[in-house]
Amino acid sequence: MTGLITSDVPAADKRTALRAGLTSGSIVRLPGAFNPLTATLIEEVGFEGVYVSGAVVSADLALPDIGLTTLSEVTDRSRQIARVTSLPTLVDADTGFGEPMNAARTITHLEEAGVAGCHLEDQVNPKRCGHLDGKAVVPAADMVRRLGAAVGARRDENFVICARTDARGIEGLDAAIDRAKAYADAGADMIFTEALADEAEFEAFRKAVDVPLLANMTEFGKSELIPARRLQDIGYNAVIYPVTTLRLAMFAAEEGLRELAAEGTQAGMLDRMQHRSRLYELLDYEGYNAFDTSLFNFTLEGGA
Ligand SMILES: C[C@](O)(C(=O)O)[C@H](CC(=O)O)C(=O)O
Ligand SMILES: [Mg+2]
Repeated sequence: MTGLITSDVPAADKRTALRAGLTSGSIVRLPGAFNPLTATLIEEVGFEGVYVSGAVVSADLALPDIGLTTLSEVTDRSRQIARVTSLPTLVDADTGFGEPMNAARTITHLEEAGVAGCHLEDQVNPKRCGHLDGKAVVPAADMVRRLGAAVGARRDENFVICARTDARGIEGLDAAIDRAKAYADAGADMIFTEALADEAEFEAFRKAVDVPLLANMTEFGKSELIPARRLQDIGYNAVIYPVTTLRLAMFAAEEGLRELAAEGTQAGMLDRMQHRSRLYELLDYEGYNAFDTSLFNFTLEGGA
């Protein structure tokens, strides 16, 4: 039953693939998956990785991104997403959910969940969305301890630990670069340069820091939206589009619901919907049918 129910690519191979991507010279693009089905779509369209966004896990629960979600909630969602895709999954682990010991536990749980890597940020608890004002960072030495605990807890050396610095919006670009260097020295495999303003700042980071760099191309935030090709030319190694699929889906859902309420029928919006046959194709109904026709005895006929 190759590829049914779960991906048949082992977690270890996904981690190796992510590491290889980060040193390939070609940028690793990771759109956020707001559910496992979206992860299958991300893979089919041809991206190199899947991202699990803290903002999206929160929004999915109708909560703001202010540190309310728990390690268990994030781990469960990450496991559900990672298991259905052959792509590496990178997870937003916020601050590591507490003190350094909690950050260590976070790594062990995410490793067990089959994800390829995660990022930990240097904000104080409770954290804020990185594109909001009023966030605060811990002293660099505290973040170095947080990272040290995380790196020490890793059992698969290929599990990618990315350090995010939120310092740009608080202490300025130079301080953010100094922090990034300290975090790389503490064992971070990659640096997430949060909320930089423009291309010049991405270039400055690239010049100053030796380890792989991750860009956050989130919409309606503090950063200019720079195309993947341009980020690659600057020398960035990975880019996330954390909330893009959720924003697209929610926009469409709101429009459709308003039309349904006003018109009393969906008849005028069928061409803006994923067709039943396309959903079945994504879910691989045919594959399940072939696997066990005696157990799965439904047919694909009868749809509109
Ligand atoms: C990347 C991020 O941490 C996330 O949770 O997806 C958010 C994204 C966003 O709120 O747009 C962040 O940048 O803080
Ligand atoms: Mg986040």
